Amino acid sequence: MTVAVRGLDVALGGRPVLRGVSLEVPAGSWTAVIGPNGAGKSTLLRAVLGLVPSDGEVAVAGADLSALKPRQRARLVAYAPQSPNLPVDMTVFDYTLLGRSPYIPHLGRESARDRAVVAEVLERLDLTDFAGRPLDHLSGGERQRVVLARALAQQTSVLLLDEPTTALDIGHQQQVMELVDQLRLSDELTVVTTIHDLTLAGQYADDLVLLSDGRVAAAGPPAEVLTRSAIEEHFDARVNVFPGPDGRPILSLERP
Ligand SMILES: Nc1ncnc2c1ncn2[C@@H]1O[C@H](COP(=O)(O)OP(=O)(O)OP(=O)(O)O)[C@@H](O)[C@H]1O
Repeated sequence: MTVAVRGLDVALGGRPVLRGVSLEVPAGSWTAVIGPNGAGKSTLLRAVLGLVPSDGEVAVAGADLSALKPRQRARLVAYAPQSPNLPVDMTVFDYTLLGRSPYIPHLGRESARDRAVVAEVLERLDLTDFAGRPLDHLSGGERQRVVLARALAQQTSVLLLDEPTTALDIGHQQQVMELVDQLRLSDELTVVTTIHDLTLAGQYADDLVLLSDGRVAAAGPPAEVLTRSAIEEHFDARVNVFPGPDGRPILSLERP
């Protein structure tokens, strides 16, 4: 399913946060939204979901998400927020099972299939051993994987991930990114993720969108967006950019 945003404006607290943002994410592709702190990346994901008021057009597979009922929307798009409010007493299994809510009838119970989907997602994210544990008995990285597990359990065609790897060690970063990539390829998932690790963004995404001060400053394949001059201009950072073995850019900080 294609995600299309055209001329999106968002104001929060009376201040413009997104200004004329447009992007198009073709079905089955992965776009990473990058940019400095406060650029508007999380707001963009929230606006796509219709969680913040906006002007402009947002369409997922041609549909306006804000016009859909939450249950219908949750069958189309899954969202893993950066810092969700977690019900601390809930177990990992039950929290992940919330991802199946759009498929469970009102006043009904989850089916054996719902439980099987949850068990499979937990297995793929290395969380099976934690299934019975309450959420406040987890480390930050374990909790982040559980938030992703809930989103994957929704089995939607579009996945919006807000900084899914910030708390993860390098092994779990690779595991999460590879898993999302596999799902993208096998199930034609459309993925939009915000991410601060620019090398990681460039390794996995088809396209990058660089947001700066609420506007799209650059967009396109990683090698076109991740240039030394763009990083200096928008992040105020001095970096060296090398082509990796597959031609995708690798960034390292330059010491003065
Ligand atoms: N409810 C709000 N009211 C007013 N301003 C807000 C509100 N929420 C966010 N902002 C502001 O909007 C801007 C964009 O915030 P957003 O969280 O989208 O940035 P971001 O690019 O995701 O940043 P980060 O990399 O730090 O996570 C920031 O300047 C932030 O202070």
